[in-house]
Amino acid sequence: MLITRRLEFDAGHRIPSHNSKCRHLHGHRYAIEITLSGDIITEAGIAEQGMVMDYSEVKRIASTVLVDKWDHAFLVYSEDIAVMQFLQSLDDHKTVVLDVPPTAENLALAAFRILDTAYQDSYGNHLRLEQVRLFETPNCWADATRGQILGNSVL
Ligand SMILES: Nc1nc2c(c(=O)[nH]1)N=C([C@H](O)[C@H](O)COP(=O)(O)OP(=O)(O)OP(=O)(O)O)CN2
Ligand SMILES: [Zn+2]
Repeated sequence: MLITRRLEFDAGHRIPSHNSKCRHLHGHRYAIEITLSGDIITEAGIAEQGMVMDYSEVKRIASTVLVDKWDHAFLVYSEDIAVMQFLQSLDDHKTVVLDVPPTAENLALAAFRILDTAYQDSYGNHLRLEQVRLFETPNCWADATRGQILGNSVL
């Protein structure tokens, strides 16, 4: 069984080497859809009976390890020296430094790696992260899936 929880957050970024408008500082209302697989919990009487994981727990974990850190942050490539220096000049600015440019693809992969360690099979129902879908705009998104990531040995 697969379940999916969607969360949204706002962040700034730029793609410094882009040949068009995306090299300018700008922001997005990002959305992230987290898909987990697992067996339905059948233990009678417990709060999670009939669920793979409580959606509120899916949200709580994602918020703690990822979304609260990226929300209203500037997502910057560590090699983007001009913007790195600018952000460091600002007092107490919320900045997330990435070792790759903050494209939808790279953000989906980074999110998958962070979330994969956070979702634990605490009910013995084989819970695991299967996919992170990262929307940069309502029309553009990237999928980081377990099969593709393991196939490329980049998990
Ligand atoms: N494969 C990728 N292509 C682009 C990415 C990306 O992350 N992966 N990112 C960008 C820019 O960040 C840009 O903000 C988004 O580009 P674009 O789709 O052109 O955005 P619009 O606001 O014009 O979207 P509309 O739906 O056309 O309004 C570029 N490419
Ligand atoms: Zn953008």
